[in-house]
Amino acid sequence: MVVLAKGELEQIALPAAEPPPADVRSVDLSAPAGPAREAAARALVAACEEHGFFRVTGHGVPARLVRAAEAAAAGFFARPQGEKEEEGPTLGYGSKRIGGNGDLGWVEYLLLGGTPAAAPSSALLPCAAAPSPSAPAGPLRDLLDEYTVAVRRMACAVLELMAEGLGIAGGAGDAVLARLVARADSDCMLRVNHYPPRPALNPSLTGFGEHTDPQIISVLRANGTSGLEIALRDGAWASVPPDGDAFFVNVGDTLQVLTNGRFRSVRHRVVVNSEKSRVSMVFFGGPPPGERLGPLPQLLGDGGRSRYRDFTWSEFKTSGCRTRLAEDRLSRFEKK
Ligand SMILES: O=C(O)CCC(=O)C(=O)O
Ligand SMILES: [Fe+2]
Repeated sequence: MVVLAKGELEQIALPAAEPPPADVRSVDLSAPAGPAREAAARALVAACEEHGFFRVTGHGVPARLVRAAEAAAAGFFARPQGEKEEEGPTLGYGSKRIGGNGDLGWVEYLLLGGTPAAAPSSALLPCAAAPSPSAPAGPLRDLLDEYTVAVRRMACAVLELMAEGLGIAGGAGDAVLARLVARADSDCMLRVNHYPPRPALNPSLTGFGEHTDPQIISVLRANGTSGLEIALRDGAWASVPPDGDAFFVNVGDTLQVLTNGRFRSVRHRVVVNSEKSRVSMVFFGGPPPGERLGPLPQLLGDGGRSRYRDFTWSEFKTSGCRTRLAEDRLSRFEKK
């Protein structure tokens, strides 16, 4: 349940128009080495340049794990509000408030550290409540941890294919992008969002307001329910048709910086206009806190100018924490 105070419903009410469907490219992660993999890597790079968003097939995450995690999460959200709030500190439960700066949505969520049983250091950013690290693991937590391990592995495989497509893969063991998400101290997390059906009389509500994700990549899936929309280059919104089996990947702010603006951190939002509830599970792949980030020298070319000044991931998060959801967090790191 999302309990809104007087006046809050009006803040998140939207007109009912659904935008046209986005032309989302598919990338087959299981393409065999050789021309098929090269084509997949090219498709991935093109999608990151065009939309900053693509669909992943051949991902290797077992369907039974996805279904079990999703069902367990839905079971949690169906429990009485008091019980959810009681368990809140152990699972990072929150409702309607996104971040600490007044953004509201028709959503309740769980927020877990991406390294199983570790406390996350950020929500969308680090300002939101973090679960207690000493929390005992329950069956839901165990399933979500197992899911996170599998999706994190996939995120690294996506980043390896991406490096190949960019021509910066280097030699074996030189995982220039994947290493940022694969390290034990990488700042990864899982967010499970539940968007209850829209209330009667309201054609459409903001579930999760427009924003870009701050990390390197986000790997997302939902229970075959529509609602996710992405902004195209011309600013128009396009809806993402639900997909029961594939995962979707967002380019995050940090990947836009690493590629010196070649890849686009995709603006996206969730609109609730359905009578069915939506459960989405989003893995955020972020770098270690002290990692220095800036455009990769391999992508600058000879005499190329860096569009961003270097920063650490901690610095970026601290600065982003002070912003509203929809704000452009990268502008303050752009070189004039
Ligand atoms: O729930 C979704 O489908 C997307 C949510 C989202 O964008 C986020 O949690 O950052
Ligand atoms: Fe997001």
